[in-house]
Amino acid sequence: MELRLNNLKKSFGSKVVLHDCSFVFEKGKIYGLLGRNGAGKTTLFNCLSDEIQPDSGAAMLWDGESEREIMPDEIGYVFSVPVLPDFLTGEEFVRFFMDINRDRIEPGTSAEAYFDLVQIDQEDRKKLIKGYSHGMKNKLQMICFMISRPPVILLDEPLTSLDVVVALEMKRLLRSMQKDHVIIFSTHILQLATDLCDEIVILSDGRLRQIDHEMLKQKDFEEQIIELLKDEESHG
Ligand SMILES: Nc1ncnc2c1ncn2[C@@H]1O[C@H](COP(=O)(O)OP(=O)(O)OP(=O)(O)O)[C@@H](O)[C@H]1O
Repeated sequence: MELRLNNLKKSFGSKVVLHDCSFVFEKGKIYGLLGRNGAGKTTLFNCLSDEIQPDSGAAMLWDGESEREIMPDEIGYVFSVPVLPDFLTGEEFVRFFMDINRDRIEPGTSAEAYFDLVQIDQEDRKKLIKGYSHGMKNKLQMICFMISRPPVILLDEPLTSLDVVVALEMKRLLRSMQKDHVIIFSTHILQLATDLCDEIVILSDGRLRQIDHEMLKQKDFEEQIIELLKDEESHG
């Protein structure tokens, strides 16, 4: 399976944000999306997840035989600030989410098994989501994707505000899920991208380009990436 972006373009008024984004993301890989403030990372995610309409171009899903436009429910989007129903307990929410996705989950899978996987403890499962920390809300969103299993998972700056332990747990979770999904996450932290991601993709001048693996092996790769990111300023 591949997510194929074909000539995506998006402008706001006279500001061209996505110039001509074409790229192929493969299943089984975690992609780190790097770009400077205002480069258009969130705009790209919003176009993919149907939050906003691109001006032209399309996001397609290739299943190995044919290509078709991706449907909104095939994209899981983890917002930097998670959006969840505050008035339910974690357990109520997960049971509800399992119920509406009952045709997608393996029979016999329990809500407890999901909580165990993401390490939300017994006591917290019974608390209102309103009282959950940011990291716990992120974990709940990950449970949603384990249940609904969208082929593409987008994470907008997911780990930046998590403590070291939760960030490590989330990394472990992403690694355990990666083989069945295309996972793309945006980050400003170069170290995180090189540490967790299989590929690094740069968004600058409204275009996407993949960083060559050879470059990542070079001693001065950080400087090279910074130069590539700076390019936007000199051209844009
Ligand atoms: N709804 C909108 N209306 C007008 N301009 C917008 C809108 N959404 C985004 N923009 C502009 O598009 C550009 C890209 O913004 P976007 O939020 O996608 O960048 P980003 O790479 O996610 O930035 P950051 O890393 O700072 O979060 C910015 O100049 C922003 O002001």
